[in-house]
Amino acid sequence: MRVIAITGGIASGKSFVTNQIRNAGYKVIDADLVSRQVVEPGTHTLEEIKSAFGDQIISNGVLDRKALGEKVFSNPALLKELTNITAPEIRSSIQDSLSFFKMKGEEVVFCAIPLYFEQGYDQSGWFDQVVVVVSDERVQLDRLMARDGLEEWAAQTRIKSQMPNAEKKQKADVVIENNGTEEELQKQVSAYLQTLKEN
Ligand SMILES: CC(C)(COP(=O)(O)OP(=O)(O)OC[C@H]1O[C@@H](n2cnc3c(N)ncnc32)[C@H](O)[C@@H]1O)[C@@H](O)C(=O)NCCC(=O)NCCS
Ligand SMILES: Nc1ncnc2c1ncn2[C@@H]1O[C@H](COP(=O)(O)OP(=O)(O)OP(=O)(O)O)[C@@H](O)[C@H]1O
Repeated sequence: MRVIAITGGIASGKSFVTNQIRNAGYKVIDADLVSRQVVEPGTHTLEEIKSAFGDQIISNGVLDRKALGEKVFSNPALLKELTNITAPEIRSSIQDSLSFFKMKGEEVVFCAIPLYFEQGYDQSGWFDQVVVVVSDERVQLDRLMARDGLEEWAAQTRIKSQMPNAEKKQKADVVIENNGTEEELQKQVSAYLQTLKEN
C-alpha cells in the first residue's frame, strides 16, 4: 500500500485538495477530523483537557473549540500542553486507520496531517510521499482572516505557531502552490493525480 501525506500551513487549501482527492475515489484519513473524534464526550482525552484548561472550555458537555482555540493559539505554552494531550491519541488513531486500509487491500491511501513535520510524522516510516500545499503569506493570512473571522494579529499568531511554509516546501516531495483561483488549484491536483496513476 502506498501512503501519501498531505500537509501545509493553516488555511493553505488542504481541505480543498483532500476533497478533490476523495471525490476521485481515494481513501483519505483526515487528522483534523480525528482530532475532533478523540475529544468527543466521554473520552478520557476530553477529561484531561478539562482538568488542564478548566470547565469554561466545555459547553453542554462538548468541547468549545472556539474558546479553547482563543486560549491556546495566543499562548505557546498552552498550545504545547494541549498538543501533548491530543497528539498521541491522534497518532494512534491514524495508525489504526492505516492498518485497517492495509488489511482491506487498498493500493493508495492519503493522510491529511496539518502538523506532519511539527509532530515528527516524517520520521515515522509510514509514508511514501509528502505533498505540501502552500500559498504566499499574504494570501494565507487573508484567507484565514476571511474564513475564521479573525483579526490580523490573531491570524498571524496561528500562522506563526506552525513551521514556516518555506521550510515545509524544502522537505516536500510534491509542492502544490495555491495562490490563484480554485480552478487553478483543481487543475494542479488533477495533474498530480494523473502522475500518480502513471508511476
Ligand atoms: C485548538 C483547537 C481546539 C481549535 O479548534 P478549531 O475547530 O478552531 O480548529 P481545527 O481543529 O479545525 O484546526 C484548524 C487548523 O489549526 C491548526 N492547528 C490545529 N492544532 C494545532 C496545533 N496544536 N498547533 C498548530 N496548529 C494547529 C491546523 O492548521 C488545523 O488545520 C483544535 O485545533 C485542537 O484541538 N488542536 C489540537 C489537536 C491537534 O494537534 N490537531 C492537529 C492535528 S495534526
Ligand atoms: N484557490 C483558492 N481561491 C480562493 N479561495 C480559496 C482557495 N483555496 C482555498 N481557499 C479558501 O481559503 C480558506 C482555507 O482553505 P482550506 O479550508 O481548504 O484550508 P486548510 O488548509 O484545509 O485549512 P486548515 O489548516 O485550517 O484546516 C477557505 O475559506 C477556502 O475556501
